[in-house]
Amino acid sequence: MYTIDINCSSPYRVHIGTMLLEQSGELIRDACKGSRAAVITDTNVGPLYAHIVTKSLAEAGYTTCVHMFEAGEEHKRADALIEILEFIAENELGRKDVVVALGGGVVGDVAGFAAATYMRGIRFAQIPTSLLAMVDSSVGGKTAIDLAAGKNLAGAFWQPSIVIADVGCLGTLTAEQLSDGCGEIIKHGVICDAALFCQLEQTPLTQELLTQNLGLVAAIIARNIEIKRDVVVADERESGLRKLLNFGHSAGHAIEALEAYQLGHGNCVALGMGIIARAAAVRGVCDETVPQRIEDLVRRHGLATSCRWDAEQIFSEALHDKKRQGYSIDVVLPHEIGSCSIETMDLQEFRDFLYDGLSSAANAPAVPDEAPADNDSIGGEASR
Ligand SMILES: NC(=O)c1ccc[n+]([C@@H]2O[C@H](COP(=O)([O-])OP(=O)(O)OC[C@H]3O[C@@H](n4cnc5c(N)ncnc54)[C@H](O)[C@@H]3O)[C@@H](O)[C@H]2O)c1
Ligand SMILES: O=C(O)C(=O)C[C@@H](O)[C@H](O)[C@H](O)COP(=O)(O)O
Ligand SMILES: [Zn+2]
Repeated sequence: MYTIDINCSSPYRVHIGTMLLEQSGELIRDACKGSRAAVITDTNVGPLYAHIVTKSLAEAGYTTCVHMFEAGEEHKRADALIEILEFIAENELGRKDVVVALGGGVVGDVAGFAAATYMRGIRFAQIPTSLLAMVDSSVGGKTAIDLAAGKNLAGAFWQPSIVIADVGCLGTLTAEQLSDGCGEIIKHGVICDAALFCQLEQTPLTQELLTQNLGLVAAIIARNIEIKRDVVVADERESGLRKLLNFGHSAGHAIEALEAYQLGHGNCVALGMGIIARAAAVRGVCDETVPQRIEDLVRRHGLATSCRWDAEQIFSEALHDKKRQGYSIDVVLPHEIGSCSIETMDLQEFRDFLYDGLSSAANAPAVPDEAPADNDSIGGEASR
């Protein structure tokens, strides 16, 4: 069991361990108070875990209600947000009550945005159930929905009051969903933790590791949350340092939109990191081994390393990026594994950069060399 305190403007604690869903009511009561709890989840996670969380909340004295929306990034939209807000209002949550986001990053982002706007902001608890949500999206307070123009274009900074990461939930992820979370873990390694990156090179985070050594997986999750904590506490509103967490995202978000949100966020970020690292090597910012090691590690985690979109298409989509300011854009460049910088480029330079990154990646294999053993979930059902 790990606890990590996030001492930002509105401090909270992250709990990482097993059998935490069963204790979630008590933990939420201590952190959030209130008397009503609205559990927001999706159609994959709700049937597996909502009953455990509502039972625990009821035992802790909460009146509960559950709202489930259709799973998938294509539902991280204004419709889902409004439905959640109407649901919370119908169930008469007041200013002291709590929204509980139970699911992956999509649920966390939309339910968090609903909590940020309902009655101008009420408390919310994050119960991340995907690897990606445990290592990244549940911590740091970015909430959002996608607009037609692009990813995460409407949202708010709104910190949760508690994060409860029950690693037992990872057992019902498919191999593909688990791999997707590894994209963000590899990102954390590249931006600031060479030791984490080397550890993954030696022992990839796969479904096999999950069944053989859940303790090691929990330790990796805790390390990732520490990395995110250090960045977020130093720069909560992304005026500088926090942009590092966006390594690979300008191209990644563009690819995600081009793929009509049918390719996972973590895989799109991995593709974005590969493109930027290749361009950085062409320009002499880093040596050739940096993109090679990133793409090898990405491939070993079952993620694709080449995309079907060209530089012009990615550039056009990336113009909606939040790090763009008029004719320039901030881009995170790797110098070596564990060290990156934030550079401001004019748009023409960024476009050339994408051309360099994609042309030097032209020979990369289209599919992972070592695909995960299968795409089924380990247990099929929650192992409780
Ligand atoms: N706010 C942030 O700081 C931040 C950071 C990173 C990513 N994100 C956002 O997070 C989203 C990606 O997160 P994600 O990969 O978790 O996506 P997701 O929420 O769509 O989850 C992926 C899939 O896994 C399913 N799932 C989740 N947990 C499960 C479990 N335990 N068992 C079975 N199925 C489960 C979901 O239903 C979904 O089908 C993107 O929208 C991305 O923009 C936000
Ligand atoms: O927490 C952050 O800051 C991040 O950038 C983490 C990213 O992994 C995440 O995908 C985030 O949602 C992207 O932020 P955005 O501001 O580019 O939408
Ligand atoms: Zn991300």
